[in-house]
Amino acid sequence: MSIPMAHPMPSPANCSTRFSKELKPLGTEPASSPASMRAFNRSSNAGSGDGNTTVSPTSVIAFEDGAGRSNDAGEFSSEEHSHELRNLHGVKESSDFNDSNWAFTDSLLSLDFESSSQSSAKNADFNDEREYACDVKRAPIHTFTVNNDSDNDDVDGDGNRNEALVDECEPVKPAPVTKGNKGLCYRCFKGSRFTEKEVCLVCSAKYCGNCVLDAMGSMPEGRKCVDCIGYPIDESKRESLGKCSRIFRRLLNELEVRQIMKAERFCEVNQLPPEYICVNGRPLSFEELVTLQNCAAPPKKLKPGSYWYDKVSGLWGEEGQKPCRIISPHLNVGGPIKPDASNGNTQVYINGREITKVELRMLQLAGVQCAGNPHFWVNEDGSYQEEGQKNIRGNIWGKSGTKLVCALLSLPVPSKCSILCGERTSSPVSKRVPDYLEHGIVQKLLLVGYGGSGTSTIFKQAKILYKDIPFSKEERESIKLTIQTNVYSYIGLLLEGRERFEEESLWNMKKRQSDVLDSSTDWMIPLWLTTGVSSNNKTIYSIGTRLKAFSDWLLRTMASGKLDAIFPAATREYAPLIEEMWSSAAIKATYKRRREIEMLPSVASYFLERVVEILRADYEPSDLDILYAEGVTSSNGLACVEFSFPPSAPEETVDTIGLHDSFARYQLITAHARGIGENCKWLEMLEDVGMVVFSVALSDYDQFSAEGNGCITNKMLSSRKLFETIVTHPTFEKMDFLLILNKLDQFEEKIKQVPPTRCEWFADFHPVISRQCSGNNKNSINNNSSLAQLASHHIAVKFKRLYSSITGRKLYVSLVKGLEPDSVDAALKYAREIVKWNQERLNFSLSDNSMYSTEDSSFSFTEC
Ligand SMILES: Nc1nc2c(ncn2[C@@H]2O[C@H](COP(=O)(O)OP(=O)(O)OP(=O)(O)O)[C@@H](O)[C@H]2O)c(=O)[nH]1
Ligand SMILES: [Mg+2]
Repeated sequence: MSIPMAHPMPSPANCSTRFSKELKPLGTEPASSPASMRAFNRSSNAGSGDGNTTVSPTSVIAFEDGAGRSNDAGEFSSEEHSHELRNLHGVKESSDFNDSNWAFTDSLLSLDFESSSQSSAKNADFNDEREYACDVKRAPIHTFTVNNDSDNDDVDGDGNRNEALVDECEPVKPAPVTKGNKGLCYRCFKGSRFTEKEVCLVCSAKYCGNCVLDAMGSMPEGRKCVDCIGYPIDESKRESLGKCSRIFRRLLNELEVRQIMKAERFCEVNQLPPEYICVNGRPLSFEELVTLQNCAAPPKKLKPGSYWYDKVSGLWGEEGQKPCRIISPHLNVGGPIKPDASNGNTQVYINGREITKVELRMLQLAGVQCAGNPHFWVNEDGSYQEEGQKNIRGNIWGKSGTKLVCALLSLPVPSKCSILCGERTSSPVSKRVPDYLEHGIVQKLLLVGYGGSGTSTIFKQAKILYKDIPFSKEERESIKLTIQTNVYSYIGLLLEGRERFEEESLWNMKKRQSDVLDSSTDWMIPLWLTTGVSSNNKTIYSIGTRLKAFSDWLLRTMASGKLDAIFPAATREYAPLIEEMWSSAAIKATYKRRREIEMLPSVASYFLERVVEILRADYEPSDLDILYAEGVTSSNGLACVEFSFPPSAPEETVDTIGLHDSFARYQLITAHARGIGENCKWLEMLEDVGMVVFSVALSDYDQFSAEGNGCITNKMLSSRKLFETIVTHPTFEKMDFLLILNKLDQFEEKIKQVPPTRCEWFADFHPVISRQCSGNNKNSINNNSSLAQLASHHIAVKFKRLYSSITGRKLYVSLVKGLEPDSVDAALKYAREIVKWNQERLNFSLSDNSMYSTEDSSFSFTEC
């Protein structure tokens, strides 16, 4: 169904003599502005004369085809008529035609005028009379007929006009009058097609600079001839509403121009008639048009026409065409969508509409499975499911490359407003992630690493960084117990260390004693000065009897694996003893040699410093405590956190893409290295992981641990072995990898004392450090950090080469300090970018070598 245009042709049957000439008030707005007159052109009588029937297309066509361009009665040829009108116009212009300031206008549209004929042609398409007949308002008629014919029925015997009859008749829009060649001014009939002119928005009459102000008067409705005031504009000119021409700028001052343009845009009669917009086969009511135009994401530059609208997804398009825009969803406008709304022939349906080929292509590129002619249910957020099924299958907009694909295929993407401001959606400011995205598809990032590399720390950082409530009450309660248990185990490790160091000292003492006894020269020096052992067999690692008893009991309990049994009841009871132990000289001396206590983590002191507070029953761990706490995440199975990256800029300034990124969902899944064996069952379950984030502790280069086979192996080499296992695993064959070189802070410290060559893999690390940089000058810290930079770069290259030799692809690397939130944030955002690039690369089959070089030199470190 097509939509009628603003220039309907009056039915010739009606436009007989009594409509041959009309009078209108001159230069003023009609008393009651006939905004509703815009409906007139659809309700002109088609021969019935009742004034309420709709335009008869046949009569329109008959008129158009009418030879001689005359009306049915044949009383006027258009030429004769025009001629007469011109004369009358002349009378009007000389202001001596009548006493009431009335002017004649042409009632019959001259076919000399392009606009008239065009609109007639469009009107000929208008053949669905029934749909329009019901809601047409009868316009108050402000035109009056002056009929010179003596037998005119509209004038009674006294010469008075028959108002009743006139009111039944439909008004006819004025048509311009001109003579001679095209390009002449319609008023002075001078000039050429090159003369600058202003055009009437209603009848398209063109006036030169000398005539335009006279012809248009005070312009209460903008650029219209005075005769056209009160008439709706020619819809083909809607886009020029409010856009001032050069000629006006020259003739009027700025304020006048502004007022006229404002009137033009906002006066009632110039508004788009709602019934000219047909949505899903139904013309809109006034309320519906208001809803449509005032929603958060309205259709831009709405023109009369027929459109389809998918209320669920917000997709909007011209009838029979692919979607051109995503507007606010759930607007109560138009009828229900029809399957053939966009003329699709793909047998794939979205919300009941058969989609077009180009949409199908987009879905395929977005990774949506379209085999088997599926019927999808797509929500406004892009999440989709098959009709009749409960589970969300994915999110069209969740895939980073989809927007780019849409841009290339000229398909719309959700605007910021359509995402945020559907009638049912809530404010994005109030909640970091809107509800409707909770169920959308997520990009999965698998975080793995060798034991102690910091995966749990990074995982917890993600929770703290991106979740409003990172840990529930129950989680905190259980973490509290974990921290308290950890404190006991740290003390236990220290006590073990103390015992060892004490024994060593005593053994050294005995050895020394025997050496001293053997020597005849040193007999004068007191023993304790040479051995660190006092004369009563006490060393700096020795503790008093009470603490010793407690130490023995604690170590026995730990050795028997019954430490858990003393919690939580004994927690408070032993706290003072633990505190006393921690502050004792023996433990202090032991802690100084913590490097020799293998299992003792660096965070032990963080907790031991606050041991009394931590062991209290009412202790509530802070986020930092939880971050530092070991054993918080599941140690054997999988742990998962789902989040969105919060927008980096204020909401107002976020562009569509940035905003969408901020709502994209990610899932960080962490799995313990122990779970990743050859027979690991769950690895296959991670096939849809977007990328693998592999964590390596830089500081592991001088650390050793016992492998499963009992071999003591350098931890860096163990890390490398695990890395190779994961990279070569079929599940992760085609995935991108981000290597997190973690514990950079520890590495920077350690490298001051232990060279990276301690690990055989880095035996070829021979940095050239300038003499200026070496030595213990005041720049030594910078030197150490630059040495750390060189060394970390060297380690990164090792991993990159290894990865490239296995996969032929580039390994992304990020240097991280796991205990610093900003550092982890940067690394995870880097992972997000890689997932996006990867998606785009897949979509457009870009070769690795073009954008994603595997060169060692193309480092992609993120800042720490
Ligand atoms: N100094 C420092 N310590 C870190 C860093 N990352 C993690 N740690 C500490 O290293 C220890 C081990 O970290 P986790 O996150 O538990 O390591 P993991 O990979 O989960 O270890 P397992 O689960 O035992 O295999 C913890 O004490 C962390 O606090 C870091 O960047 N710098
Ligand atoms: Mg862990």
